[in-house]
Amino acid sequence: MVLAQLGGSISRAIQQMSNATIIDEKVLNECLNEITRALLQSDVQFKLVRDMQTNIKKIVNLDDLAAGHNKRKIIQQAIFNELCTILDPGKPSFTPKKGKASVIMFVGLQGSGKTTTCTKYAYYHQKKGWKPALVCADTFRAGAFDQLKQNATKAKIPFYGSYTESDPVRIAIEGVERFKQENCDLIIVDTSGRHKQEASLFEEMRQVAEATKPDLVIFVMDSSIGQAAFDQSQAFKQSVSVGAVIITKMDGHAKGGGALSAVATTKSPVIFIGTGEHIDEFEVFDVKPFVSRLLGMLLLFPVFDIFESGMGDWSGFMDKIHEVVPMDQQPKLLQKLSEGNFTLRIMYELYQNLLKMGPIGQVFSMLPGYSAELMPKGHESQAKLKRFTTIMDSMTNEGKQKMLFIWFYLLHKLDNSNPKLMTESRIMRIARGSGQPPREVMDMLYEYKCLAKVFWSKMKGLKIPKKSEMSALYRSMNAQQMSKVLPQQMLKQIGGMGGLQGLMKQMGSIGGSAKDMMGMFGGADK
Ligand SMILES: Nc1nc2c(ncn2[C@@H]2O[C@H](COP(=O)(O)OP(=O)(O)OP(=O)(O)O)[C@@H](O)[C@H]2O)c(=O)[nH]1
Repeated sequence: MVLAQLGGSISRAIQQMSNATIIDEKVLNECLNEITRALLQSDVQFKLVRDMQTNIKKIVNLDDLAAGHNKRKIIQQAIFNELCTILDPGKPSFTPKKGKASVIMFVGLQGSGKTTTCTKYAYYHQKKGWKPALVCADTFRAGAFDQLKQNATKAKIPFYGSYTESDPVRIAIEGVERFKQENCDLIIVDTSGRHKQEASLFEEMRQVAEATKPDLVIFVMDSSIGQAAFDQSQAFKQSVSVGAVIITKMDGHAKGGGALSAVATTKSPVIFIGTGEHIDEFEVFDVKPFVSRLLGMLLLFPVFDIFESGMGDWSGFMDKIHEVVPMDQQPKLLQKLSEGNFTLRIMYELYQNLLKMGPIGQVFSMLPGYSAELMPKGHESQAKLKRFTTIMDSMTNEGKQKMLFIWFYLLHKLDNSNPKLMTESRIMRIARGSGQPPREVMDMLYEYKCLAKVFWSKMKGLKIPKKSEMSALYRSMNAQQMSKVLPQQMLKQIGGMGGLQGLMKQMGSIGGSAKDMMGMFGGADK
């Protein structure tokens, strides 16, 4: 996975720093130098790396941090924030509205994956009920129109192009006009790939933009772009008003740092990433979960991701719930969350579900876009999860509620600046009860705090899906998803994946659904 090596090097540097008995200026500098080296080796632009180092040093002023502050966490958080800042310019991109015609123009270097990505983008929206259409304004590359036509036909997306017309501006205007008349709400214009030196092609791109007045220009960038990233992306930015970035080929093994530099140059948010050649190997990009995964920081990524994907994308959220939480527990969990009850107990139950699903590495690998390389310390994560649940086991219900109160208090009133409130005796008691060192208890609470914070900002007031929506969810399950929620014993009984697929086919032909099947086995929510 792209950037995996960088993520690994940074997490190792943080880990080494954490192992030091005292965190002083020397230890911090060593850690930052290590991170700098890793970023430069991954092709991140020098200026960006230098700025990042300066910013972290500004934020983490060791002299000003009173004893009792968790310096390790503060440094880790500063590094995390800086990486997020590189990837997130802080302004959202234009968001098209369903039912209202928007023109989206794709630009990028030759071979960056524009044509493939145009179709992926159209297909992604089509699945969500949009009416997309594709216009091939690439008259430069022989075969470009054929490629787009082939992709579009496969995905049943209307397209427009010409074998004879050589003027891309004319094709773009005609295509956009036609699809506006046909009430398409997402008109995607694919353009020729170009290189910084090709002035005439840049002029042509500018003219296409001028003629079609796109609502959004998406810069498509290959993640293996390397050191050339800065100059190339700047050339595009200067010619057209780039509003968003899609990074392709994230499934490869490129160093990927160039992509970070290019994002910083265009000052536009990354909205999707391409994770393979296939039409559905395409993911919405969220900065925080991505950087968390990169650094292996939140070992509870799936849980965190549930909350991160929260309000904005209901279907994404449901998918995640679906993957992590057993089917019969889903309605109860959603009910609790919608009431604003993100308790330690809920966190506990989520952890237990994760543990039941097998080795953490495998659980993670089920998640879209996740690469096992990102979790080199899978066993450690598993062990940590177990320790956390043991700690929570040693709390009484009352204790869990009290803990909850204290943490919300800290979160909202004091912003975690008064460690005295989190009484030492309470932590010591829990540590003794669970047989874990007090630091482990603090870590667990920190994890909880992160989740609760995201929860409060995103999940409160969540609309619970109606029964009919839940049924639709069950119906939409495929055999692979179903195999994850069925008990292993049962899966064996029906002949493994092959048997399950056959059974689901049969159920489908008689109008049955995954929900009916769960009902048949006595496991579904009815
Ligand atoms: N592995 C992988 N391959 C990809 C991805 N996106 C695109 N590709 C491949 O990259 C190659 C180039 O993709 P195209 O879509 O033709 O690129 P383009 O930017 O339209 O090319 P030009 O029109 O010449 O500029 C093709 O072989 C694609 O299958 C991705 O996310 N992962």
